[in-house]
Amino acid sequence: MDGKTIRMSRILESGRAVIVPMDHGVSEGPIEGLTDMGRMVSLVEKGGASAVLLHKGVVKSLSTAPKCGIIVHMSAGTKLGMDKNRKVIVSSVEQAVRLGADAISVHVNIGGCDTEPDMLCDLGEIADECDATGMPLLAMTYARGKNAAGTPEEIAHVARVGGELGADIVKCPYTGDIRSMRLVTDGCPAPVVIAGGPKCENDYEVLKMVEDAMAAGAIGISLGRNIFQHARPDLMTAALRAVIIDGISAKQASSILRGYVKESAVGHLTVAMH
Ligand SMILES: CC(=O)[C@@H](O)[C@H](O)C[C@H](N)C(=O)O
Ligand SMILES: O=CC(=O)COP(=O)(O)O
Repeated sequence: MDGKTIRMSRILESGRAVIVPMDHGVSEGPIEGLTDMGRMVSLVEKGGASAVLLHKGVVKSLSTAPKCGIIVHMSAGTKLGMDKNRKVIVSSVEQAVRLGADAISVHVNIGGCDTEPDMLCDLGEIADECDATGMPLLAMTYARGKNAAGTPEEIAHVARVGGELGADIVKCPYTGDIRSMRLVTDGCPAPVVIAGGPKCENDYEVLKMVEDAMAAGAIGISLGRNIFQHARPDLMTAALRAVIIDGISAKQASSILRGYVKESAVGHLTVAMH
């Protein structure tokens, strides 16, 4: 077994991913849910997250080491910038190792940004460095920019780019239905996780989206706002985990959010099937 395989096992559970990204503070500022980062990390950990994804400064600021995996995000760009789709690299694999990272992530926007070639170049170089270091790499690949409409074909294309340039896991949005999502997972040489997008008022819709993504061959989620902006991030994480890892239906998992839960021996919340 090598270092990358060992680290990978720390961010996945049974080969599946319940990743909670909380890197939005750089692009968006201190948005709802991301003020007390230590509290949010412990809530999603309690709900059974397999990993949290954070910028280096947040990792440094934590007073308690997360028990779940840590993915250090290396890209930055802000909505206040000249081009909000431009991401630059703001850390290094070496720094991530110093911070105790189990994986790193890089965000690439493909679809008409002038600096797209630079972002592709960064992704390819960092993938090589990750291979040399035994560090798993998650690529967040988005079809964003003046040439991109976010169609399923574009999502499949940009996910493919992430896999071809060497990412170990590729993150992209859900395409909207199982058939078109299959194009993404079948067409990507790396396992795929889905992002969530803005907070949705209907929890069942989020759980159903994840159930369908799993049916389409995804290995899990990297879902941010629909978890950390939920009234109960711990229960939402537990419900998503039940769909992804325990394989229960979105409908059954909804019961977790209605309070049918118990504390499990391993410290996260599991479903009490009534
Ligand atoms: C706020 C968003 O639209 C998200 O999809 C972000 O782009 C996610 C991202 N990793 C970031 O904040 O940079
Ligand atoms: O880094 C951000 C993500 O991975 C996705 O976040 P979202 O809030 O689920 O879009």
